[in-house]
Amino acid sequence: LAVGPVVSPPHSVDGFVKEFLRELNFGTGVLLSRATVNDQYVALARTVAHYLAARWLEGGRTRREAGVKVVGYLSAEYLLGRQLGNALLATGLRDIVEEGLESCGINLSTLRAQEVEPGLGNGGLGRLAACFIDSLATLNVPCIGYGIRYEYGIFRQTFVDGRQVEQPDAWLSLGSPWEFPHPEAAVQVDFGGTTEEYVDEDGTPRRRWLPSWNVLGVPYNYMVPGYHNGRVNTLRLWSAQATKAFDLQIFNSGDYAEAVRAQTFAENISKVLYPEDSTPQGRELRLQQQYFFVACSLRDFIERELPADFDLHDLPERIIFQLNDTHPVIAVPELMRLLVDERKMDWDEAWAVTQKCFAYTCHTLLPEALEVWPTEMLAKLLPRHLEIIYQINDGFLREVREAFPGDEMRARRMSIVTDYPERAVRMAYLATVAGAKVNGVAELHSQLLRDKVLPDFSEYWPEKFTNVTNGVTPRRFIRLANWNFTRLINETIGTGWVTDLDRLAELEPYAEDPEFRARFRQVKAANKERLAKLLVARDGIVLPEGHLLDVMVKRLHEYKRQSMKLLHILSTYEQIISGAIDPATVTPRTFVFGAKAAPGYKMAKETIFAINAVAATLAADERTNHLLTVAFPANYNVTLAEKLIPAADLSEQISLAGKEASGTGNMKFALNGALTIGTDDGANVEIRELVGDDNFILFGMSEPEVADLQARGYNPAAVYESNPLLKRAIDLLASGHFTEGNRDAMNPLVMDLLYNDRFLALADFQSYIEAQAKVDELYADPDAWSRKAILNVARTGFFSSDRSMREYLDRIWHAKAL
Ligand SMILES: CCc1ccc([C@H](C)CC(=O)N[C@@H]2O[C@H](CO)[C@@H](O)[C@H](O)[C@H]2O)cc1
Repeated sequence: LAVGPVVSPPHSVDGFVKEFLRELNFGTGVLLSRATVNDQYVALARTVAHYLAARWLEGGRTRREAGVKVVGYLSAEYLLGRQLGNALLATGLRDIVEEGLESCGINLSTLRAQEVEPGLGNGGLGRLAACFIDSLATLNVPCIGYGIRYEYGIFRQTFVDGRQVEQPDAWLSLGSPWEFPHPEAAVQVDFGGTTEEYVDEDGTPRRRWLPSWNVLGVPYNYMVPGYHNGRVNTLRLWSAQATKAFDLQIFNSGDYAEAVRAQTFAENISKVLYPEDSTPQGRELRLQQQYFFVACSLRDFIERELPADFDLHDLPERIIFQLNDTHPVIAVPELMRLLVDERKMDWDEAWAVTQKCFAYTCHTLLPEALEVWPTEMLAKLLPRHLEIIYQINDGFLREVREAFPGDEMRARRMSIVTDYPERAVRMAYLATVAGAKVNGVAELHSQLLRDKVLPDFSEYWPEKFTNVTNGVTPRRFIRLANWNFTRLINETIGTGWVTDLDRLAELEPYAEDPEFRARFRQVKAANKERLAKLLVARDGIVLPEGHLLDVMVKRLHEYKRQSMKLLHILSTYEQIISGAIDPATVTPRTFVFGAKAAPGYKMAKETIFAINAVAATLAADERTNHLLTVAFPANYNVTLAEKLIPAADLSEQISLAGKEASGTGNMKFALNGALTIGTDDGANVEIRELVGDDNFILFGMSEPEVADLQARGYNPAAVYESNPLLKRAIDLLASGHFTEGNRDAMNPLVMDLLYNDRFLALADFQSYIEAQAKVDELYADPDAWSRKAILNVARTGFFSSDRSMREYLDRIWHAKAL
């Protein structure tokens, strides 16, 4: 039977309706008349997937046949957001589907609201991975994203008495119509055991691993559609299952729990995402997760994407694996094990291949976020990999000693294996030694990587270090999230910007056009109204009209300084209630927070409690609640970001200089016409350089000034004593005013600010509130404000993740579009 190419269903209302009803009846197995909203949503998702599947399958075939170089993106996190809207956008099916559903008496936006977003990430790193794979598909670059199909994603955040309470994220409970499981392609992953020397059939002494237990990795494929280009790449997420799910003998012996113990034990590996986004807990299960998805991915690519007779010496011509931070770095010894132990390749040849197959992106500057794994744990879980890491390190240190004879301190500093505070493997060092390239995610970050985090390595391999400033996908974060603005841009400069964001520059002249500025303000007002409707329905939060929307949304972390934002609010409030300032001179503001704290991060949770306590008090205070409102919708995620960002006037990017690697929220706000108040940190520096000092509200110490102050010694209590405004704000916080008179409730936060303040919030406070006064001044002239906001949009096309991908392709991956 000559089977031709797979064809997608007809792009017509009738064609769609036929496909949808067939899926509803035969796929979901319900009648239209009895279908629940979830039934309708699942059937719709499946139907849209059919339209994509044709290109997906054909794309996979051509990719394999063409033998082109593929980008393998290895990431422990993907913060994808809802899929339906993006799939409708990519396929151009939106209007057909809306009309088709209408004819069935179904409302498309009702079904879109039914989708649970896959929260398979913590924050910046996970969302960046999602933006990157979207851009690679839109740029027609063959890419496979590899990761973990966590059964439970990032926890659902609720507030109880103002305190964060985590709920499990059972995102799969209502079905998962976007995934395609392939149990037949399961991969066995080994763990534990020992290693031994042996002599193989041709008399060569070799080492081998004798693992003691194993699990199965089952791949679930997700489609990653390109925008209007017919390309559909693959995101392959691995789920752990027991090799031997059920032990009947044990069951028959009546020990039912024991009979399924292997199953539960195995499943634990992909059970839940670790909710930390900066301080690794060093749990063995986390290492199991990392090795699990890496081992599945490498074997999957080598055995299923390459011809059976492929010579692995040529592997670098077919794949480049990007290591998304240190989380997948165990892939380096795993590839060496596959090449040397299984494929009997010579060590040096295998090492040469390995060094061409990996590149490493670092996403942090916090020393505590750089993962190190105790050799004791590695010896227990991955004994052969530890041996290989030692051998890699020996070879590397031999080189270093030759290059710097007698400089034993340098060799000790650069060793992948450290003995202090315990014997452990520094994964960032392993990634740097093995990677063809090492990059930071913003100019300042990459410079600090060279100068402060990996100075010995950048001195030894200057050409290995580079920078690729982050970006965001304009499809989701402008075209999809901000339809009101999209329409205005399309009417003004056409639609080309969606895949060529530099074209936003064509908006520059319209910043001088009063009529365009007025329409821009209408767009912002409409987005605020839409947000207000959502927040009252979602959280019972009432957004006052006509307020400056001052938005700070990101993970809760002390270096991001949500506490300093709170001090600004407290200071303004204190001055009003104390009569220090005339309320009539105050710019009415609503401060919107969105932030999850890692469950074990105490000070972050104290800050959330403080923000909610202040919010409640301000809401009840007749003297101020028409002027100052604090809104803290719970469970900040991609879906809420899509509604919040287009409505914002002011974007808070106030981290301590030298701490935020890049930030990507900052880019999304600028591209949606918000002004940024920020420090010279991460990508803020590049945003300010592009939009111009007049259109960016800069404040605070620069990174060198921070380093200088820390070197000189910093005493936050002295700053508190010397700044009356700051003193009154902190005293009010400590007074019990926000906690029914309970003066102890705020102690942890107040004491930390006064006697620790690791991220210098008090030191930057004065500069910050002066900058905020400038914001009030600027906002007093809405037309001037709009002009600056429009210039921000026109000048930030650079921050497209398409541009980031082009840089990776040219300077790191040396791969190209099909
Ligand atoms: C092991 C615990 C852990 C988990 C996640 C991470 C991530 C690297 C943290 C993260 O998301 N970093 C953010 O990455 C973004 C994308 O590059 C940057 O824009 C942010 O500045 C950076 O904080 C570190 C440590």
